[in-house]
Amino acid sequence: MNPHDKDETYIIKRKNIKAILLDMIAASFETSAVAIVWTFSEILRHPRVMVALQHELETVVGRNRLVEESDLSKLTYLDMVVKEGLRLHPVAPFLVPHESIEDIVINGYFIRKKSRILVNIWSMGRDRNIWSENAEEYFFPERFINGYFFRGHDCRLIPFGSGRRGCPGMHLALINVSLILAQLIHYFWYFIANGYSFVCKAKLPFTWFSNLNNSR
Ligand code: HEM
Repeated sequence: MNPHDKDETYIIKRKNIKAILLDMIAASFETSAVAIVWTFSEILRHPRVMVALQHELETVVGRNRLVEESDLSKLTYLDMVVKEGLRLHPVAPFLVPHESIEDIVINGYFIRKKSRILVNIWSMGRDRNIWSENAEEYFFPERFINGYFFRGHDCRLIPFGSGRRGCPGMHLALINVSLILAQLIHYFWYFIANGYSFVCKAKLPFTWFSNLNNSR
């Protein structure tokens, strides 16, 4: 598009590009970081899950190299852990506000055209009728053992929204979140000592860790 062409109705100017870039930065950094922090803290609180993850990583990746993006498709337990993290701790608990484009009745509820719609996915993720009695507060990745994908017509778990305005960064986000968690768990041992202090020890004897302080 030519910004000097008066006949062009829609032109992308410098300020539009800046806005798009800001949108991308705001929508990507904090969201992925929050997902990693919540999931990681659940792994810490559940040593059983940490051991299972470490076992998977050592079986699939081994101890002689770093985890790579190409390993992710084989790390099925990690995939379940990420889903369980997003189920209990969705980064956008009400998604982003939407607006209804026409009058509609859903489950007997009348929703007027141009209403502001907030979808409470925090509550959906803890619904006992969907996720069983242990839905609330219980971190149990195995509930996803039969596979589940975030998109499609199954809307039980929609941490990235759904439909046309769903998150366009979903695939990048899943790669980043999974890879960072995998690397953290693969390289280090973590545990809570004395009920409150966080201990982290290097697990793999890689030379590139020699300049790291082993425990904190
Ligand atoms: C774990 C990480 C992430 C989560 C949980 C997440 C979640 C979401 C959610 C819930 C929405 C609103 C969808 C809706 O209301 O239907 C959204 C929108 C959006 N996300 Fe993400 N997101 C993540 C990472 C990213 C990344 C990495 C990018 C870009 C690189 C990104 C870019 C965007 C953009 C541009 C929108 C607005 C889309 C629109 O309005 O049409 N997100 N995201």
